[in-house]
Amino acid sequence: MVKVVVCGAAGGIGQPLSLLLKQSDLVTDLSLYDVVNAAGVAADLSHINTKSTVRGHGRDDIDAALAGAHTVVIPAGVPRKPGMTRDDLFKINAGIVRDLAEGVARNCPSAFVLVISNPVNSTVPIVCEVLKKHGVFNPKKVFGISTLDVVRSSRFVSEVDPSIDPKNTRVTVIGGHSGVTIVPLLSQIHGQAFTKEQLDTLTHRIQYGGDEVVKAKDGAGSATLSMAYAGARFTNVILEATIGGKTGLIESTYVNLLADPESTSVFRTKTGLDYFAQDVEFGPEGISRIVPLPVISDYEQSLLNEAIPELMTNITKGASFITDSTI
Ligand SMILES: NC(=O)C1=CN([C@@H]2O[C@H](COP(=O)(O)OP(=O)(O)OC[C@H]3O[C@@H](n4cnc5c(N)ncnc54)[C@H](O)[C@@H]3O)[C@@H](O)[C@H]2O)C=CC1
Ligand SMILES: O=C([O-])CC(=O)C(=O)O
Repeated sequence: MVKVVVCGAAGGIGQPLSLLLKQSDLVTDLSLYDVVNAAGVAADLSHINTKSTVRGHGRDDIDAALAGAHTVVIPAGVPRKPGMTRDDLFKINAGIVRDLAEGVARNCPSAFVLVISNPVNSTVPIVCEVLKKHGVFNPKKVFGISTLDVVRSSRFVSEVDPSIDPKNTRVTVIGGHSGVTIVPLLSQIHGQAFTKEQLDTLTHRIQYGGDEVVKAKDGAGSATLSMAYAGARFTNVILEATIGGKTGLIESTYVNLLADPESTSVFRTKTGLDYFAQDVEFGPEGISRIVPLPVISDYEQSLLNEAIPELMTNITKGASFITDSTI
């Protein structure tokens, strides 16, 4: 059995993400959990003629939803409205993510946990601290999905240089998933040299791509369809590496750096950061290694210098939400 759970499955991301995951032949059981309308979404998707069995689980059914899961994807929580930062979502989403992580610890402690709910820079530390509290934390198995930054980067650079094929150009994006913490390494795109003006425009667009969508949706939420695409892409990498037997798969993702203590030790000592988005190589157990940072340009180093203090604040806020809690 390969059971994949989507928590928040009836939402703007949850529905198209579940649709895309229904298309995977690696999934045998698709479990849809939401506090509203999970049964309806499940009934609808269950008619699609692919391998997996689909079940919907409502508010009081979290344990059955998660029991025995291989992978849990979490797009549950509220999205931004114009004028809000991702950090403004912490108040509501921190508690939602904490409760779902408690459910993971109880029902599927060795599952891969893929976090979409914002603010990702803080919600990933929340999940890790909950799993630590229960003695079931494995840093090789918890991920913040920052794939949308990678997807946007490839698309946006192809708009500047039409000779770039966006589908086959993977841009490494390091740091985190909000504003200045998003650091695209455009110098790493093979054979590509952007002018300073192009770099400024591209970097700003990648860092604030989410705001572009929030503004265009004008109060009706944030990116859902592109996020579902990115979320399915990342989930499929996990499935291909852990059960599909594929090797050498690499994606940028926001992780706990202790997943690869050796390759990250210098960076951890230098920055004090425990979490960071970076290229990761996947294997049967999840993270097989964190790819060492390449030599970056001075331009990218100054972006990184700006990202580090903000990341530190976000990480401390998330981790202390659990460690300082008396509940
Ligand atoms: N990591 C990333 O790159 C991105 C993250 N996001 C984040 O994803 C989250 C979801 O966004 P949308 O799908 O647009 O929101 P949405 O409001 O359309 O859907 C959220 C769903 O979560 C459900 N939900 C709320 N509390 C729950 C709980 N305790 N348990 C299970 N389900 C619960 C709601 O009923 C709803 O169906 C937001 O926090 C948003 O900021 C959005 C885009 C990109
Ligand atoms: O901007 C938001 O709030 C949603 C998000 O994370 C993104 O689109 O990158």
